[in-house]
Amino acid sequence: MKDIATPSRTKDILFRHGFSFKKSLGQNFLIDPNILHRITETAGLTKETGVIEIGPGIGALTEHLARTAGKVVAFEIDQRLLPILNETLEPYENVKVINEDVLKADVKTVVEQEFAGFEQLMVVANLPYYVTTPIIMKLLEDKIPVNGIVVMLQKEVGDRISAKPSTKEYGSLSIAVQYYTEAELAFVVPKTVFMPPPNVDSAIIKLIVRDEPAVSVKNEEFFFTVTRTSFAQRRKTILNNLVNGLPGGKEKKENIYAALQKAGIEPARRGETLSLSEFAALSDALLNEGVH
Ligand SMILES: C[S@@+](CC[C@H](N)C(=O)[O-])C[C@H]1O[C@@H](n2cnc3c(N)ncnc32)[C@H](O)[C@@H]1O
Repeated sequence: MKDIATPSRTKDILFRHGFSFKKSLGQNFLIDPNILHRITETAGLTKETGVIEIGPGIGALTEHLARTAGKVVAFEIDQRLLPILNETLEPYENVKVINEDVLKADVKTVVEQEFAGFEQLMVVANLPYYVTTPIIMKLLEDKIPVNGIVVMLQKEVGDRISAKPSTKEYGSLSIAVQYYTEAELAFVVPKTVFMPPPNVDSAIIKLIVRDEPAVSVKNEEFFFTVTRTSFAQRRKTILNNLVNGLPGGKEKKENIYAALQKAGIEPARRGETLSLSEFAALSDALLNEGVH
């Protein structure tokens, strides 16, 4: 079967439907079957896998997903793409398109209704870059029961998500995502595989969702408050960031100092040097010292 994702076929489809790209919706469509093949391979799909796609566009990735997975449910915000998707995905009976903003959609209920009985559930997508982080955090924080997430995103965001401590990319996003998943930057993608080409470099990231979070903490919300606060000013010490950033921090400077000591963390260190387990020990120690 002829692929949608060739430059000439994509141009023809867009021209026939009088479609013009909306930059504000992050519309950069894939026009290289080779990359699509590598994405589905990275996701390790089988006919027992259910797939949630976010932003099918004209269906370039969707058809590769439909060929390799058991069922695909795709959320597309742009109503103008529906007649195109009707045409391009016509040969595939295992695809359902939902015309909704994925950030507003009740994804959990959709999963319950559409994927009962599937052994594995994956999110696979070429994400709209203006909402990359909110989409990934919604999937993780809402605890959508997926086994993994394989998505195209800005390389710079992929580097931050997969960063290790003591690197300039490591920050609260690395911690938030690595708390829930094992993150790996799978491969970098050239701008030439998109129509139109995006302004930034792209990459595919693979997130394997953990059965249990990477570390156990007494209070998840406070753990994330502590990590965000610790990176508020990267040049400052962890002690200064916590004193200036935590609610009531200035009055509780001594308790913060004691918590750092109890967690075995030198107060003069910078947030970017702390591992996930050190942040977990620190947030629990702060709670024990009455800082929260
Ligand atoms: C980067 S394009 C990917 C298109 C297609 N999957 C491909 O690879 O060629 C992103 C797609 O996400 C859609 N989109 C943008 N914001 C969205 C949102 N909040 N919810 C669902 N879809 C969205 C856009 O309309 C566009 O079709």
